[in-house]
Amino acid sequence: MRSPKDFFAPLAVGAPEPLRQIPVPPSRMIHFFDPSNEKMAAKVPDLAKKVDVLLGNLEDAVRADRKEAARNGLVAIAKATDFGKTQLWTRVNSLDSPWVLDDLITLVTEIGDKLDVIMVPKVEGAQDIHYVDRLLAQLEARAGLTKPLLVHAILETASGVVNVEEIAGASPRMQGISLGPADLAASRRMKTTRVGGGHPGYLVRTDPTGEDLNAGRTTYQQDLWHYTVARMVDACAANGILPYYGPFGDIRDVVACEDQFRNAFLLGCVGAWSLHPVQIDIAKKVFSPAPEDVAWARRVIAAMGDGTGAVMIDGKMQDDASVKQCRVVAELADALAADDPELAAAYDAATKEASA
Ligand SMILES: CC(C)(COP(=O)(O)OP(=O)(O)OC[C@H]1O[C@@H](n2cnc3c(N)ncnc32)[C@H](O)[C@@H]1OP(=O)(O)O)[C@@H](O)C(=O)NCCC(=O)NCCSC(=O)C[C@H](O)C(=O)O
Ligand SMILES: [Mg+2]
Repeated sequence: MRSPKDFFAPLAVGAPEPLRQIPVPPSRMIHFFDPSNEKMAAKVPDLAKKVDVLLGNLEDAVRADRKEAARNGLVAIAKATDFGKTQLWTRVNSLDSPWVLDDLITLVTEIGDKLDVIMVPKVEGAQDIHYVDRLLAQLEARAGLTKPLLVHAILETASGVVNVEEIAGASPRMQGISLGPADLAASRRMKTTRVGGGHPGYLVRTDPTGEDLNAGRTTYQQDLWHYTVARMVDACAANGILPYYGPFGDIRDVVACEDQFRNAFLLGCVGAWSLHPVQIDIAKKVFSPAPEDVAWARRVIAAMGDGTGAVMIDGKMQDDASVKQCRVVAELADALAADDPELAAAYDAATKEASA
């Protein structure tokens, strides 16, 4: 580990100064596309107008014989596209793969000025982040970059979960962490065969009401990911970085996708991955606070004055702690509304109605 005094020192001569605060532009959906897929690539200019983050995926879901095409495709797309305020991220191949070194060298050298965040899969501990951290510093210095690239880790191995706190604090480049439920399930030897979401067999059942063990007993499906998401959120919040739910693989099941995303939102995540265009609007809806919640939050903040003491609003006690929660919602709403006139109008209309 670096000493606290050196934490913010560049790791290579000529590399840009690390940031002291992670920037928090909207990142409600990290939209995955395969840069070697011509149909997907053709949609990038339009998608860039709709999504918060576009991610050129080089890892899983890209066939081994398409890895170079995906890498070169991303370089070409990044050079040709004006992304406006939309962030461009990439997911490189895993650190033990034959492709990752060329991924990093090529991307930083060719399009390091266009990339915001590099997502690193299958991170097991701080040592993986330290390796990427130093290599990026060397490559940034060589490419003459002035803005440091940020790093996002995927939490998708049992070791990664055990070490999530040290991963979150391993480098000033750490921007955030996403849950990778599919690889994590395999790593843990879970008996699921899905990409995220629940499982009907993971449930609790009410007690028997009589001799018949099958009669009148209700079952409730449980959330397989609750523990890991909560742990990831704490690790991120404690280190000033951002937590995300990852993929929901049942593209047709837009209802359960929305539920999974909302659970993550309520627990503290700022966004999720969209794997298909149909998931973009789900993430946008879920990870933008609801207008009625924003109206309520603004009402509590107004009633609480300097934020201390206790007041009653509609029969509910509000105090220093509830106003802090309301500020989280109201500040997120203001940040999102600043770039979205439609959302701003919906928030203002709900606020007006609530105070009428
Ligand atoms: C899941 C898909 C393979 C489905 O693709 P397809 O069968 O082509 O779907 P559709 O026919 O419904 O597509 C309609 C049109 O939309 C385009 N399309 C589809 N997906 C995307 C996209 N992500 N971005 C842009 N455009 C997209 C299609 O090309 C069709 O176009 P057209 O014919 O012109 O109308 C596919 O969606 C897909 O591959 N998605 C990305 C998958 C992915 O990235 N997977 C990796 C992330 S999840 C993961 O890695 C697990 C994680 O790490 C963990 O461990 O948990
Ligand atoms: Mg994975």
